[in-house]
Amino acid sequence: MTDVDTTQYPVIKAENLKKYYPVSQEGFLKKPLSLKALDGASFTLNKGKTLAVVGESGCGKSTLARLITMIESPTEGNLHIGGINAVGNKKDKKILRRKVQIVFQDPYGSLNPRKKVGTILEEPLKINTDLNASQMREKALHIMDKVGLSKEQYNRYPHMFSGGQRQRIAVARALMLNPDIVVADEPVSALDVSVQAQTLNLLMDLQDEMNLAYLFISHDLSVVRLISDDIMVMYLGRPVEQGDKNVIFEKPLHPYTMALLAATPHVDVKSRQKRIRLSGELPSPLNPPPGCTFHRRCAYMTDICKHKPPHLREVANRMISCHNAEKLINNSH
Ligand SMILES: Nc1ncnc2c1ncn2[C@@H]1O[C@H](COP(=O)(O)OP(=O)(O)OP(=O)(O)O)[C@@H](O)[C@H]1O
Repeated sequence: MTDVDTTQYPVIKAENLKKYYPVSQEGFLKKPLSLKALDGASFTLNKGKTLAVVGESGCGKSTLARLITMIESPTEGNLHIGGINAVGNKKDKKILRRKVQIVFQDPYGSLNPRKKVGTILEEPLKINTDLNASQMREKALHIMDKVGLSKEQYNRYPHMFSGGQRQRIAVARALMLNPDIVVADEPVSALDVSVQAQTLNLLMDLQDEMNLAYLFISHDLSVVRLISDDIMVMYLGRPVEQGDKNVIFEKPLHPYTMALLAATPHVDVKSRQKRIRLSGELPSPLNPPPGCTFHRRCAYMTDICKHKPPHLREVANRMISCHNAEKLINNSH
C-alpha cells in the first residue's frame, strides 16, 4: 500500500466530484445526452464525525454514495480516503474499499435470505482476511454483541428477524472489517418510527466507541438534526448549502434549505411560521433550467437567477450557492 500515515488525514477529502451518465436518445443518429447525476461535490469528513447529505429524491445522494464506496468511479474530481488518492488507484483499491463500508436502506433486500447471520457476517472476512473458522466466528459474535444481537441468533436466517434487527445485522456486516467510514444510505427510512430512534442511537453509540465517520444520506431533516455534525444540502446534483449543522439549522440561507426545513415537522418552528413551500417538481437533470437550477421553484428569485449560475462561496460561516444569500441574512424567517 502507498506509504502514507493515514491517521494524519481526514478520512474523506472529496474535491469537485462529478458523475455524468450517458443516456441514449430516441432516433438513429442522435448522440447520447449526458445526465449530470453529481456535478461538483467537495467536502472533508474527519474521524468520528458525521456528514449528512440531504435533498429530494434524484438529487444525486446515492450517486455520491457509490463514488465514496468506490462502487463507481467519478467522471471528474478527486477522492482521497485517509490521505490516499482513490481515483484510478488500482494498487490500493482493495485496502481502500475495506475502509469504507455501506449500510443500505432496505434491511429486507440487502441480506441474503438463504444464509444464516453468522455466514453473512463472516463473508467479508473470508474474502479479505486469513482468519480461520473459529477466529471468524469469534469476530462475528463480538460484533453481534456490539450491535445488540445475542449469540443464539448466530444460526438464524434473516426472515426470523424484525426490520430493526435486520438493520442491526446489516450494520454488523459493515463493521466486520473495522472500517473508518460507514456510508449509511437512508438507513432508517424503511423502519417503523419507534425502531428508527433505537437504530440511530445504536449508530451514535458505535460511532463513539469505534471513532467511525458516517456519510449519512437522508431526506429526513429531523433525523439529520439528531445525528449529524455537518450538512450538505444537494439540489439537482449540486451542493447548494453546506456547513456546520447548528449554523444551518439555526439560520438556513439557501431558499431550498429553508423550504426543506419548513416542510419538516418538529425541526424548525421559525421557518415553518414563514411557510416557505416548495412548489413545482424537481426539474430533469437531462434538461436543467438555465441560471440557478432552483430559480423556478424559488420564493426569492431575482432576475440574475434566471440566467447566471451561482457558485458555491462562503457567506455567514457556511458555503452557499445563491446570488441572494447576503440579502437573505436579514430576512425575518
Ligand atoms: N446508472 C445511471 N444511469 C443514468 N442515470 C442515472 C444512473 N444512476 C442515477 N441516475 C440518475 O441520476 C440522478 C441522481 O440519482 P440518485 O440515485 O443519485 O439520486 P438520489 O438523490 O439518491 O435519489 P433517491 O433518494 O431516489 O435514491 C437521477 O436523475 C437518476 O435518475
